[in-house]
Amino acid sequence: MFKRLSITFWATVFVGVVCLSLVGVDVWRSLNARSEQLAEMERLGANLARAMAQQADDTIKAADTALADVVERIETDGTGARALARVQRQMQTQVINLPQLVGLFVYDEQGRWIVNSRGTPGQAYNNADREYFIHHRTHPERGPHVGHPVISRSSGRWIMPVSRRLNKPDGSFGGVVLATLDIDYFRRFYQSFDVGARGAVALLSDDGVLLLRQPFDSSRVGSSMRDSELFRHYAQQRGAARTGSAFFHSFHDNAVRLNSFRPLEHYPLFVTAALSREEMLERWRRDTFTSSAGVVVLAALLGFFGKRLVDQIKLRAQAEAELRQARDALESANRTLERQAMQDGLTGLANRRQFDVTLGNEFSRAMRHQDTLAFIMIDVDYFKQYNDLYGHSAGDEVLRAVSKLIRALTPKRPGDLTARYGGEEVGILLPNTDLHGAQAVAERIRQAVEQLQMPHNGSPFGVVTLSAGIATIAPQRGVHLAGMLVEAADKALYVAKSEGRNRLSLAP
Ligand SMILES: Nc1nc2c(ncn2[C@@H]2O[C@H](COP(=O)(O)OP(=O)(O)OP(=O)(O)O)[C@@H](O)[C@H]2O)c(=O)[nH]1
Repeated sequence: MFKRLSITFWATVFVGVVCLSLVGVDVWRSLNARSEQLAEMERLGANLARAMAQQADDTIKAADTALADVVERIETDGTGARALARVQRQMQTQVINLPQLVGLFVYDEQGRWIVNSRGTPGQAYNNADREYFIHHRTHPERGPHVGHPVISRSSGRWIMPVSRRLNKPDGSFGGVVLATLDIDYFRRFYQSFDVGARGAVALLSDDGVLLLRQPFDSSRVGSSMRDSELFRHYAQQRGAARTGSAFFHSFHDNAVRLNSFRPLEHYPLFVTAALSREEMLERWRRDTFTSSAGVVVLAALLGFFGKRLVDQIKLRAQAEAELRQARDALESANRTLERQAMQDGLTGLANRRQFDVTLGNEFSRAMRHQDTLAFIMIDVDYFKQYNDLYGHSAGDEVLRAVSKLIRALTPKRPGDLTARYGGEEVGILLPNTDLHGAQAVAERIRQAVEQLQMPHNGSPFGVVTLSAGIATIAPQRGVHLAGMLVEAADKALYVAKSEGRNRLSLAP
């Protein structure tokens, strides 16, 4: 089936397959590059989240350690003037050593400052209304409490309160020790990350309050994100699943971002690094566009030149077919010419030229094989009279009819040849035949012609008859020539004629 399809078809298929393969490979490569880009984005987000969580944990932990120290001293040494002076010095040192600390403060059970790291005994502020104060007053737990960011009453800066409860010796509420963390400290750290123009990082509490977001927007600090896709997802996770990443619509601008989230190890907070998918895929899009444009141009060029090539192949195939046709026609014409060159036009028998060639060949063969070669020379009787009586065309008809008969009755072995030897003479060459065999053939022909009963008023027989001279030879090199066989048959024919015609005569 495949053989029947033309080369043009296969060339078209080839060009098509190459073009499609080019496009296919490009699509496959670009989809791969996209997945690779997204995987890279996920790795980047996860690393950012890990660094942020670690930094937040370390920052709060250092402040909390200072708080635990102060709590321990006050609960041990009391709030006498000397004890407080010592605590104050200690707090001052801590604030100097820890850059994230804005200040350390101790409040009594009424919310009044007892002592602070700045050394200013201020009665001006009462923080009994602050969330962290109320929390410790109403919760007996001794652990640290991370509050929501507020603007400091003393410094006017955004701070994040981390606090611990002070107990009186009887275990009742004795006040609060507070460390205020500088929000700018976190911001500076977050600003050092490259999250792209549309990326964001954030620190949130486990109850869904936004503590800090970079890019910074003070109006959002302390706002609830409980309804965000990110928080709803995070709140449902437990254990190791709280570290992960997923695409969410942003709570702020509804853009789709890959959020890598991670909880802090020691505090009920978590961080998230949100990278914009659009931004991350921008470079991939540019690359894909460039390479696709290249591939399209390449495919178009290939298609264009492929079509030209196919056209050329088509033309060539056409030219080849035409050439083949012309060659066949030429060969057939040659065969006709050849046949005509070797054939007699009137009788359709071999002509004299072919007779001479065949006689030469068969004579040599007989000589080599020491065979006998027989030759019968046939001549129509009184043919001149026939022409004179019935006309030349009628004479031609007789020649045709006699020749047809002779051809039909001549043996058809290879090498046997019937030829128009002269005007109205026909010669029959019979290789490997003895005199007896040739005589039988000649007699059969003579009788058949006589029985045709073609009227011939110019002949004493009344019908067309013929005479034949028969000769055979077993040629020997250096003794015989091919012409001698013809000569002998001719002489025998002459004898047949002189003995009355319509008969055979054998050469001696
Ligand atoms: N119609 C026709 N006549 C031919 C052709 N070739 C030779 N002839 C004639 O054949 C005749 C041969 O005559 P001759 O050789 O004298 O002998 P004949 O009349 O046949 O008498 P015998 O052979 O002695 O019986 C001549 O008149 C030729 O013109 C031919 O192709 N067509």
